[in-house]
Amino acid sequence: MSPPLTAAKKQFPKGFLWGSATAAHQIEGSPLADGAGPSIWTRFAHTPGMTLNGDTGDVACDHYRRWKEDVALMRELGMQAYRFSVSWSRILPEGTGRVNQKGLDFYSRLVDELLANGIEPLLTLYHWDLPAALDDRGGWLNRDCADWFADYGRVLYRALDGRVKKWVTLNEPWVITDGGYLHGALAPGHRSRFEAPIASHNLMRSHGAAVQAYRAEGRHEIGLVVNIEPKYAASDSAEDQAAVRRADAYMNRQYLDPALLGSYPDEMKEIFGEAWPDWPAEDFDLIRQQLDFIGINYYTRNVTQANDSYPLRAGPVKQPLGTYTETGWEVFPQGLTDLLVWAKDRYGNIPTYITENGAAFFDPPVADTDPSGARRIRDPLRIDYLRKHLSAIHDAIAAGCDIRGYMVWSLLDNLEWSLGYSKRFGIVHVNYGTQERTPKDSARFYSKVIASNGDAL
Ligand SMILES: OC[C@H]1NNC[C@@H](O)[C@@H]1O
Ligand SMILES: [Ca+2]
Repeated sequence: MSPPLTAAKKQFPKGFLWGSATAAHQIEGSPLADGAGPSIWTRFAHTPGMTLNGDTGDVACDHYRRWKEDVALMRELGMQAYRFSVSWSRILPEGTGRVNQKGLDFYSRLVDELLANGIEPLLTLYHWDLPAALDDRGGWLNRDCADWFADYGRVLYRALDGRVKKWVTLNEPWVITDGGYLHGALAPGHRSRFEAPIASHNLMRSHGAAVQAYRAEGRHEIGLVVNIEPKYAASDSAEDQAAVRRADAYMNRQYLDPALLGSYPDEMKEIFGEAWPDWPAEDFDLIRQQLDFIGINYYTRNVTQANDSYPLRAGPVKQPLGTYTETGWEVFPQGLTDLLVWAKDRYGNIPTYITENGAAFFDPPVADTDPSGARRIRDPLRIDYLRKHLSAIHDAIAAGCDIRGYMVWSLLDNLEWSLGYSKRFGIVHVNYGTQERTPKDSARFYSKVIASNGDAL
């Protein structure tokens, strides 16, 4: 349980961990440098028509070369932590077998620089960039992926555990599956209701195998990061109630239930019908592993109604009085409080980090200068978004939720996958032409929140 909160202001618990989040393919660039192998995203983005404007991760924020200045920027902003991901194919260019020491060295240097600047690393093993060589062997559709993933994790545990004390196996298995295997908007771009359950189940088996490997090697903490989108019925009709249950099962319970409770929601069979296999019982002994924490990524909610969409037969209803971000997501802070209380009640108040939260708004494309001559990028909508969602977390903590930290998405404007560079989530602006970083007003706001442990809200 978190220590009691002072009612006075928005004081967060002592020791609350304030940081930011990024992901390898979205910021690093140099995807094939120093012996790295291609990933499914280098392949997908170079396939004509797959990304907006044909944008690729070839340069991105050039973080692979500017990592030292970016850590200095985190230090200047007063960050206490930094959540990042490792690109599997830098470590194992063919996905298994030979280790690429130069790839390992990049992350080892990054971790040392973070620690030297008093910033705690949170390392995500997999944030969507599967080695292309493994996709050629079936990728997440091949049950061997659990061994491939555990072997990859083991290489990193042996190299970094102790300097890294908070590990994450997967980022958002729902997005990987729904985007990469059902609807095809994300790499590897498959569209199959038969493949999606298999990929999803194998992702969770791989999660379990990586946690088991960590328990044999590691001496610190490991968890799973999921994106949760609370579903609210558009009406109290029986159809809409049933639609909400399916949507909630498909996006929210499909991952935490097997990981923490050892079984899938019943609605999965209803959703996928003949395409939902009868899984071997022993798979759940692998999937369900003791976790030290979970990470929740929150962006928005869905008001959900029954429709003839496939295979869910449920979909979102636009809210006429709602405020929407550039990615078309409703700004709904209450949804964060609601889902955190829901997760506490359903999964037994497991220590929880908000491992992503943020918004893409249209920011002024260039900085102006204030009377002091300081360059500014004014992003009041993002400040409002962050203020409201941090307050929503404070409410959840007051309701008894064991929330340990918050990683804003994102430190930098970066590659928003198939949407290319068109959506800016950063609290720091990136000029992709010059690679110049400019903290936005939201970064200055966030620095004050961190320094006051929430009081500045
Ligand atoms: O869409 C914003 C973010 N959502 N979670 C996963 C990240 O990779 C995305 O950029
Ligand atoms: Ca998402």
